[in-house]
Amino acid sequence: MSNSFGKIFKITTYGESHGVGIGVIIDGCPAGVDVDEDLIRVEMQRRKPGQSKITTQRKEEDEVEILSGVFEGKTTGTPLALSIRNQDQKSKDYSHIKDSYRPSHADYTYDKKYGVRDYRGGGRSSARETAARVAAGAIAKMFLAHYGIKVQAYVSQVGDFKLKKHYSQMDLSRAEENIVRCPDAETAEKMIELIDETRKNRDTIGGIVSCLIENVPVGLGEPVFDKLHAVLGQAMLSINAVKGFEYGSGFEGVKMYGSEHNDVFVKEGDKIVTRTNHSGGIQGGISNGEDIYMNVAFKPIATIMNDQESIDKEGNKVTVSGKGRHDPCVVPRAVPIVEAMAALTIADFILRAKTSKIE
Ligand SMILES: Cc1cc2nc3c(=O)[nH]c(=O)nc-3n(C[C@H](O)[C@H](O)[C@H](O)COP(=O)(O)O)c2cc1C
Ligand SMILES: C=C(O[C@@H]1CC(C(=O)O)=C[C@@H](OP(=O)(O)O)[C@H]1O)C(=O)O
Repeated sequence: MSNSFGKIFKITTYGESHGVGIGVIIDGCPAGVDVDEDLIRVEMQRRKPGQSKITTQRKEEDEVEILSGVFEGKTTGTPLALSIRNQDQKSKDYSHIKDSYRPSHADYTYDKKYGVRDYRGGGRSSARETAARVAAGAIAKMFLAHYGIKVQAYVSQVGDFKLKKHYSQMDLSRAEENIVRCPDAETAEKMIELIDETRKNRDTIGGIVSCLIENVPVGLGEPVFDKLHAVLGQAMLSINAVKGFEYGSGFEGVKMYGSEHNDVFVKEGDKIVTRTNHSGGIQGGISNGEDIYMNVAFKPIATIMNDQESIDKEGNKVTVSGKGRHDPCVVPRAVPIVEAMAALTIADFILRAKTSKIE
């Protein structure tokens, strides 16, 4: 039963959306990482439900309690346990779908796989679980800070509204200045309007979160199987509601000729760099020192407030409609989740790289 991620810097999450709480065990984090609890709080606030009019209205403070693995502000090299209490479950919103299946949520597959289904709030399949990933991601970011590595995600598309600028033409930190987390204020406004309109129509809409990882050393990733982009892809595709992943030139690259697409090597001081970066910072599964960038596509989420046709456990036709609090569009809250999964992946590969050759 796989509830874990990572090989050396490893996380295991636990908990259900309407249970007592959720949390994460981090195993393999080296001793001596400076832990800033305020930074954990900032990350949790960026993901928490109820943060604006364009997210689910469930109210969770998502305070993280560190139960182990940190002493006097530093990791001890032993497992960290981070715990988050659930506070605002409204399980009766799910009573009507106890025995029926929401189209495109995980109700049917969980029921068939386990035969036991915690239908309250989606149970383990709820994106509530991602709060634990963000808490662990905050620790991974603090580990990466010791290496000067920075991870920054932002919303680049909602429905048809798409950022037209390249990441290097924008100040990505400005994404945190608006509730949709898009670094371009004008595009952000259009995105917010579209999400709000969609919510009023009792529907949902999808979008794209883009992510940039800077200052990655050369040499992270394995030449076969655990290629860096393959594991990043797994990390991103393991997030609820993700339907697509691309890095570097991605799907657009197929339109180019090799002569345009190849990243020519040049010497800059005593460093070897590339003139362009269609490779997205990874060649042959191994980081080449350039920026790693990727796009993660999120579907319009399953629970819509309008009536939908479905079936119950016995196969009878039923009508289901969402009740309670749901996200009309997940991308504003998915930004810190994408960052967390990217940070966890890179942290793991930094540790793995230490075993690749004699220094
Ligand atoms: C940040 C975030 C918030 C989400 N909020 C909701 C929600 O309010 N309602 C819902 O039906 N699905 C929501 N989802 C998506 C479901 O968790 C997801 O669709 C479900 O687990 C089925 O998995 P799949 O879509 O990956 O197949 C959310 C996903 C993310 C990443
Ligand atoms: C609770 C969170 O988001 C939830 C994700 C979610 C889903 O189906 O994924 C469904 C909703 O659950 P509930 O009906 O229990 O409020 C969201 O609010 C969270 O992100 O912390």
